[in-house]
Amino acid sequence: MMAEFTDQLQAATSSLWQKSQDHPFVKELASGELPLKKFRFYLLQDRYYLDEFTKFHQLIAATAEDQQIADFVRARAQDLRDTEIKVREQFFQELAITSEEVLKTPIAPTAYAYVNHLYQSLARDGLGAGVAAIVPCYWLYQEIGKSLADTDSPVTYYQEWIDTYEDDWYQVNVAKVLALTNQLADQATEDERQGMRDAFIRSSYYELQFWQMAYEEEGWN
Ligand SMILES: Cc1ncc(C[n+]2csc(CCO)c2C)c(N)n1
Repeated sequence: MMAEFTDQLQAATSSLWQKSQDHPFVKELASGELPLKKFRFYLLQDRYYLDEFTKFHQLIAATAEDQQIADFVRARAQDLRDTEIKVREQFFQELAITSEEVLKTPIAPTAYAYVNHLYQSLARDGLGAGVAAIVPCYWLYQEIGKSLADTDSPVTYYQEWIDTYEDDWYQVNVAKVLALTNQLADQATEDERQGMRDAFIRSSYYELQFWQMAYEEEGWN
């Protein structure tokens, strides 16, 4: 049997993914050495990312002609609001991140570019590419969650972050997102499959850059 499309995607990005796993931001989350200031920076930028990521699900759903696909993607957007975004609201309270601080925080270049890339993938290369663009977000965090499963970060906030990606419901959703990606790849032309690969690789690159952005507290200077 031929390897599934998502296996090919994973093979194509293994070194980028390894660099995310090995990034000092991730390592120091686990060890507890990450300065809280950098974690706050990550949360503030990720708030923008998650908002847009949720809206992007709605846009994919509106684009999909297949009702089952539309319903599935809408359900993932609802999950996001019920889980990921809720957990973040809790973090914001715990770390005393006020709505004022949120408002005055400029979107950093990498967060901006990653979000633009999502919209661009869908607009230029279609539904398959739009879906392929969201996959690394689900899948890479699952992999990082797995590799940190035995970690007990001495910083409670960091351990709470790690725990977000170990939940069972989350594992089930990742499997469904991968199944959808393979389904779309099966129905796609070779050009469309190339668009899907490009979108996946670019998102994997931006996932890596997202850690770096937070680690260096990236600005526009
Ligand atoms: C830059 C960035 N990439 C991935 C995630 C993780 N994530 C965001 S939404 C979602 C799906 C369901 O929770 C997952 C796994 C993040 N937070 N920020």
